[in-house]
Amino acid sequence: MRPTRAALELEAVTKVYGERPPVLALRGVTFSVRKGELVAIVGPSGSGKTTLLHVMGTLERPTGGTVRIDGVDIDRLDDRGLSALRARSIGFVFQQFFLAEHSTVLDNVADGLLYAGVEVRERRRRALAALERVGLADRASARPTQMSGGQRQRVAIARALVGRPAIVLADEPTGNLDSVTGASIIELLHELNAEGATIVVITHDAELAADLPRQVHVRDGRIVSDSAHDPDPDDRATPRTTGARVPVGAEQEDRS
Ligand SMILES: Nc1ncnc2c1ncn2[C@@H]1O[C@H](COP(=O)(O)OP(=O)(O)OP(=O)(O)O)[C@@H](O)[C@H]1O
Repeated sequence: MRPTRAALELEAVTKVYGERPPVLALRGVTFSVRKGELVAIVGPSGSGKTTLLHVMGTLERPTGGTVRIDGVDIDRLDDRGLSALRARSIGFVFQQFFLAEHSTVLDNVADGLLYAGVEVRERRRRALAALERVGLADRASARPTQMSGGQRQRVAIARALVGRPAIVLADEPTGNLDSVTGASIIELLHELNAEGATIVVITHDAELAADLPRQVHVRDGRIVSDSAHDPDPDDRATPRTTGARVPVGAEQEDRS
């Protein structure tokens, strides 16, 4: 693994769905997220945000270009290796929370370590610490059904963080919440970021994005602006957009 300060790097990433006609969901995306950043990726419906999240999260392989997670080129990994990298390096937070309703809050969070080779007592100990970070240690034995939407999202965030991943990807994390509760979740993401977590938030909400330190705007499968000024000259993959196009009819084979 080469030394890197980037948690995530994309170089000229393309994603094409289907053939007749091909849909160019990502048209050459180059940017990186450094360790310790809090970044919003913002764009209208259909601009490619979810596709970008799936590619950044290694849930889908790109059609072309390079994706590196914590310095590892995912092209070098088979599907098993990719699953292991994902379990180790990426935490996910979704709009719909995706909690197991029949399990306790503690077990929901501890399950975030299920594939990390950590024994059950240690999983629960770390889960309790993660619940403390999100202000819910006193609700560890509750069930998600007994909690509000904002509390459920806090549980989901604790689960995403419990393995101390290189990067947390949050997909519309406030989408199911009222504006006050949503604001408290954004505040929590700020706090966790201040403690060192690297977080990327996907959102269609420009107002929400404006509250975060860096905004990357996506439109028609391309980055159209990136508020990151001051790129570090030592950092080879500076966070900048490319205009690389995939010509229609000349797409590479979809590797996914
Ligand atoms: N599995 C798929 N097969 C074919 N086309 C797809 C697929 N997934 C996404 N697309 C297309 O790719 C483009 C980008 O979609 P994507 O879901 O990434 O956008 P988005 O910005 O997340 O939109 P939204 O905010 O509405 O979720 C759209 O034109 C969409 O129709």
